[in-house]
Amino acid sequence: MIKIDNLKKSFGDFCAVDGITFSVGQGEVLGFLGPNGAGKSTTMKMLTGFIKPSAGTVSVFGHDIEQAPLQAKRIIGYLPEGAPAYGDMTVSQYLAFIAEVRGFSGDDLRSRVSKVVRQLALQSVLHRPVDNLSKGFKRRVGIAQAIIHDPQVLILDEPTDGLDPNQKHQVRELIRSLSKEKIVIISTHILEEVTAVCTRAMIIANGRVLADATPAELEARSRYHRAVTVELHTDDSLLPAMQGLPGVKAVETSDSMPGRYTLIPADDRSVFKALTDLITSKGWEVKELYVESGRLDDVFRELTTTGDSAEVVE
Ligand SMILES: Nc1ncnc2c1ncn2[C@@H]1O[C@H](COP(=O)(O)OP(=O)(O)OP(=O)(O)O)[C@@H](O)[C@H]1O
Repeated sequence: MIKIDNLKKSFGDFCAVDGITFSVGQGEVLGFLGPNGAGKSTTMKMLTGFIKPSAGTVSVFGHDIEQAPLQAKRIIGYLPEGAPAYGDMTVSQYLAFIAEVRGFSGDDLRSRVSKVVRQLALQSVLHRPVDNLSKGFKRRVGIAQAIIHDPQVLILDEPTDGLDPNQKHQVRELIRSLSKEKIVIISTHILEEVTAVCTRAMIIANGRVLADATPAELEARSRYHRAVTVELHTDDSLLPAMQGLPGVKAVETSDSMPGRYTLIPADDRSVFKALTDLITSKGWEVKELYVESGRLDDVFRELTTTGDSAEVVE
C-alpha cells in the first residue's frame, strides 16, 4: 500500500502540488491525467523520493520516503520524465550497471538483464550507446531499468511517449501483466491508455486532484454516456422526429456525414428502444447503430477548464 497525505510542493512562490491525498493498493493501475504543468511529474518525483516535499508524507509499504528512503526505494521502480540514462554506456552496459546498483551479481545479474531485454524487445540495440538510440528505444530502456529488480511498486512517467503503435500495445500488455502483483502508477496524456490499462484514474489540475474514479465511472459522467449514434441511408431531414423522442435531451448532426445523428439522453435515460421503435415504424434503412459508454475527453475537458472550483469526483 502507498499512502500519500496532504503532499505539497512549492518552487519559490509557485505552488506546483497543492495538498494531494490518496492511497493505492496492490493490483491497482492508477493513471495520472492532467493538462501540461498540472503537477503530475512533480507528484511522482516526491513519491519516489527524487525531490523533497514542501509538506506532507509518503509511505511505501510502511516505509516513509523521507525517514527510510533506502527501504522505500528498494521496492520502487521509477521511469522518470524523459527517461534519463547514462548515455555513453551501451544498453547492455547500462542495464548491467543498474542491476549491479540494485544488488545483483553473477548469473543472477545476467538473467535479470536478459529477462528485461526480452520483455522490452531490446535485442537489436544491445551494443549501441543509449545516446544514439531513438526516443522510443530510450523509453524502452528506461522501462527496462525500472523493472529489472522486480519491484513491488512501479512509477512510470509517460511510459508510452514516443513509442510506435506496436510498441505502445506491447508496453501496455507488459504493464497489465506486471500489475497483478504490484502497484503501478503511470502518467499519460493519452486518454485511450487510461481505458486500456488503468483500473483507476486521477485527474489533476493546478496541483489538485479533481477526480478519482474508475475509467468507467468517469466516462459515465460524460454527456455522451448512453448516447446512441445512428447512420441512416436517407437524405431526408429526420431531425424533428428524433428530437421529439421521449428521453432525448439533444440531437447532434455532422455536416461532413449527412445521415448521422447522435442522440444525447436526458437524465441518464436509455433512448435506444425509442429510437429503434421509430426506425422500425418509419422503415428507415440503418447503416450503423451503436451506444456509447461515454467520452473521457469530454469529462477531462469539462473538469480541467472549469477552474479550481471543481469538486472532487469519487
Ligand atoms: N524545479 C522546478 N522549478 C520551478 N518550477 C518547476 C520545477 N519543476 C516543475 N515546476 C513547475 O511546476 C509545475 C508542474 O510541473 P510538472 O512537471 O509536475 O507538470 P506535469 O503535470 O508533469 O506536466 P506535463 O504534462 O507537461 O509533463 C509546472 O508549472 C512546472 O513549470
